[in-house]
Amino acid sequence: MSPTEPSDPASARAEHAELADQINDARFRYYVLDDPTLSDADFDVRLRRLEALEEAHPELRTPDSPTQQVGGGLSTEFTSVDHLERMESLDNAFSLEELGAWQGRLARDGITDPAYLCELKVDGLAINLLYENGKLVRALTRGDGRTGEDVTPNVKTIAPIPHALTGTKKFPVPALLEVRGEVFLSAEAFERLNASLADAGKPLFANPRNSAAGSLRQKDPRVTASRELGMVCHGIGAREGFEPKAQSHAYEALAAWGLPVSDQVRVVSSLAEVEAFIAHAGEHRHTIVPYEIDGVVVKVDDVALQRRLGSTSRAPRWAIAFKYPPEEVNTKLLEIRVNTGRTGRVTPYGVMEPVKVAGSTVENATLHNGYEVKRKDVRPGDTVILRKAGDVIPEILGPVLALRPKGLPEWVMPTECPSCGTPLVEQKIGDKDRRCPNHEKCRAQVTERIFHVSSRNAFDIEGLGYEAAVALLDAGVIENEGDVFDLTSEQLVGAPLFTRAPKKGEEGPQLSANGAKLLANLDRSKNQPLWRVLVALSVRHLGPAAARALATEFGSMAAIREADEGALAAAEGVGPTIAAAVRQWFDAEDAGWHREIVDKWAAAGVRMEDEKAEVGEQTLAGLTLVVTGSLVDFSRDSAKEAILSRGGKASSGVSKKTDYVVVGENAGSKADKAEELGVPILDEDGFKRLLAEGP
Ligand SMILES: NC(=O)c1ccc[n+]([C@@H]2O[C@H](COP(=O)([O-])OP(=O)(O)OC[C@H]3O[C@@H](n4cnc5c(N)ncnc54)[C@H](O)[C@@H]3O)[C@@H](O)[C@H]2O)c1
Ligand SMILES: [Zn+2]
Repeated sequence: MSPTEPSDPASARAEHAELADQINDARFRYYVLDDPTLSDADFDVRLRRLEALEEAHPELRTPDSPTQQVGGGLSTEFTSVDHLERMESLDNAFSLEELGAWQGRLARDGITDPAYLCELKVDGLAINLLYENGKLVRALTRGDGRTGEDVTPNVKTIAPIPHALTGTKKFPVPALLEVRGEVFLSAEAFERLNASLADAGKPLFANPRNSAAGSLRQKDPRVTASRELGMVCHGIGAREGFEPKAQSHAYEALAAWGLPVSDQVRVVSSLAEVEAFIAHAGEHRHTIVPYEIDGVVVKVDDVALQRRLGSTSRAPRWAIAFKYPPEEVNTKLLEIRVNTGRTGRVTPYGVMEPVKVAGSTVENATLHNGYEVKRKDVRPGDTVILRKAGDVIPEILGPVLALRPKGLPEWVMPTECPSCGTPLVEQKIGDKDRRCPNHEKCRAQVTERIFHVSSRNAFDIEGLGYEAAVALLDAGVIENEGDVFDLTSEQLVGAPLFTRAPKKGEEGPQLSANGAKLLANLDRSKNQPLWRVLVALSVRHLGPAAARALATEFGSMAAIREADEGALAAAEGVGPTIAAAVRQWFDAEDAGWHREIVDKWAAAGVRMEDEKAEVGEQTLAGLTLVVTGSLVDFSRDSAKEAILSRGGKASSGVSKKTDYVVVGENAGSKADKAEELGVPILDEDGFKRLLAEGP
């Protein structure tokens, strides 16, 4: 939607009418059906646009415009009852500038630097509780702000909502009180609910907010009771016998009466502190409270000032909701593609119209396997709900069924490898993954394995990334990972990625600086410890921990090759699954090429046994160490290696079970924690002494 305003009134009117229809329809689906087709972000954009149109053309701002209204319609399932005092919505700020503009408006009303109350914006649904002489007599949804739906029997099943208030000396129970708050479902309860709905073969809820609304607005209160709803108070309405001077005082009283009040409420005295609160809550958005929040609400704390500021047609002037960037958006699923991974697993992933979500632009998201695509029933051409929370991998939650074009065909998982065309297999019955069995030659698998050889937990070779793997295979200078340590400068000159144009006097393309660096890095890597060589082989299930255990136990590749399954499994932390996978990798009938890789690497000079010192004296047997900060003679990895090779455990968190904390330059909170717990602290010299001599 373009933010530019159409200048002529006729097109403004037409756009306004269309948007108003869309918004009214969206509100009905959201508030009454609990089944929205627009994402909140898309909804907010439309409402904003409508506001902008009315700003430019005030005649469009009629009383029935969606900008003048709160919430949505009322369902006929419930009795409609008027609120004693109107329930309002909140104005939004989507940036710190907009927050500053709000402060500017306060200042224009003569209110500078008031006490601001900051609290979390709970992503649930609003509820109005009426207490008469301390008894809960009625509970209404917000409805259109004047009239709500009577959901009293349902609300009475919500555990944290008291049926009777307990008065105290300081806070006697008032004769009448409307308490406003938010009903929500915690993230965990939401997961549990969706899991049990899935078991029962019922449709799932798209997010905790919709599930809370759906759970509260049930005909049968027993269903509501089973849903683990929570509630947090964020305001009061009509009252008799209770006149708090500040919003924060009201919360104090509510808490004393036994009502749920958030412990994340702060009163601050400057906009800078408000911004700090917003930043902090944003950073800890998913951990600060067990339920979802979508922003921070900032309120003028003083009730007299609140009165003076009053309200617009739909929201108080004394409060504003700062909204975080959306974590759920709708976008079009253009295509489902499949990709063959290192072990041959074929994974479908969605290609979408690029959208901004949680601060970054997302275009692809994994769909895990064919069963997952079927379970979610997403089809190319669908509008899908895409979720990305913080640093978490983006996920396609599901389609918006109401927007599915007629006759959209189901997507079918391919039966052949997209890379090499080999028919895919399911390893065992009930396996959700399909694999390409052409491990030796499948181009996709070979590329991924070469990339893996260079990865951090394997040989850790700089300059041999995915792009380099592709370039080397394309140039035909290697066939698979077995060849990488044999690479010569003559061969590299055959791969354009590693060449530069000839200078005067030179003939033909020359090895580039990158090419030379790769050769040097490869050479250096030949001396890596045995466990890294093992990891580089891409044996299923064999990760760094088990590889270290095998290296410590057997000391050489030859010994591991010879050991029987029982002996392998007996190494600490290895076990039967990994042992079987290792034996299988060496011995399978069609695994001659596996052994060839090991032989080629050995012939190229890759070290296939650990030096004695490395499996040497177990000076740290039974001890747990934490290394924090940077050391001079050790990298993170080499410090860890030094500890492990001496029989110690390297841990990342300091606890009472930690025996020593090694503290380097710029150590952070772990050093403080060690001090707090009385764990002995070593500097680098102390660490070296401990490695050599033990405790
Ligand atoms: N996806 C859709 O189709 C669709 C349709 C309608 C509305 N919506 C979404 O609903 C929201 C708009 O609805 P709205 O009018 O309820 O406005 P709002 O959610 O932006 O803000 C007002 C509401 O916030 C709640 N709230 C939560 N924490 C609060 C706190 N600490 N203090 C005070 N109030 C708090 C209150 O219930 C209040 O009514 C938007 O997020 C919008 O995107 C989406
Ligand atoms: Zn293949």
